[in-house]
Amino acid sequence: MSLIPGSVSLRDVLDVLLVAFLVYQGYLLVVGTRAVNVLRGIVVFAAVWAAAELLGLTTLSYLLGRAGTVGLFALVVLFQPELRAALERVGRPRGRETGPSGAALQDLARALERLAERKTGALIAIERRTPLGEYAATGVQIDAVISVPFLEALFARNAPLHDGGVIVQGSRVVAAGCLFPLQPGDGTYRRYGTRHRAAIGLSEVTDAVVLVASEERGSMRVALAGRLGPDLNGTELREQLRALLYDRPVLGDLPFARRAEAPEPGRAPGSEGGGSA
Ligand SMILES: Nc1ncnc2c1ncn2[C@@H]1O[C@H](COP(=O)(O)OP(=O)(O)OP(=O)(O)O)[C@@H](O)[C@H]1O
Repeated sequence: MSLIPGSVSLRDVLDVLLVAFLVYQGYLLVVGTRAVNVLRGIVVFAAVWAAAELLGLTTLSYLLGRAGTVGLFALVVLFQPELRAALERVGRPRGRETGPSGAALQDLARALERLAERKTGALIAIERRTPLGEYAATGVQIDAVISVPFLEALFARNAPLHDGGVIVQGSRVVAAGCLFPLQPGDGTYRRYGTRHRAAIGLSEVTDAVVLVASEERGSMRVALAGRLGPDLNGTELREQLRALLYDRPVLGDLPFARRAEAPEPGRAPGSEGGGSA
């Protein structure tokens, strides 16, 4: 059906709206990831290519055309983790997840607080909609109610499962000693050690809320959607967990998303890279 006979049809409008929607969703998927810089590079590359075409610079335009084809394949290889995360986000079920109960959440926060106070490193992933089974499989399966003493015992320095991350499903601890995917340590996060980068890495490829207690600094932080928040005190941690697990904010609403990019207090760049376990 034409709106103006012979010109724009309703189908055309729908077509343009759908393309705009897809472009916007694509932008949301890459914003905040290292792919943004590459995207800028691609835009510059395309602009130079278009200019070469317009000006009739045949050799340059031929070379850029060839490089573009090869570059497309290189991008798929280079950004395999980001592509995987993006597809996972697209296919993520929209229903409600069963998060930890109020009491379990209090215990999680209290345990992290106590571990941080004693400078015991800890890494805890709270499952939301994305199943964390494949990461749980890298560790030791357990099935225990969340409690402060249990979590403290798990991360105690000489405990057999203190290395790696713990996974929480609902109000239960389901695995410990798990290996999470490491954020590559580029860009904003190059100065962070592996515990923090494992938290960021897992939060990048899943929708898990990941808690970190730092052994070196005795600080507590939350990673979500590939970003690491700032140091939190106990009250802030509880508030943030409640907001993330019960109020369901979207990424743009995260209070810590931007503050996190500031350098860590009292830390020279590069000083966190090789901490101990
Ligand atoms: N891929 C991973 N998945 C889960 N845990 C990991 C992973 N890589 C490292 N860890 C944990 O992080 C510990 C090393 O932390 P490291 O000191 O390098 O990091 P950090 O971010 O500086 O943390 P901290 O501030 O606690 O020292 C390891 O002993 C292990 O427990």
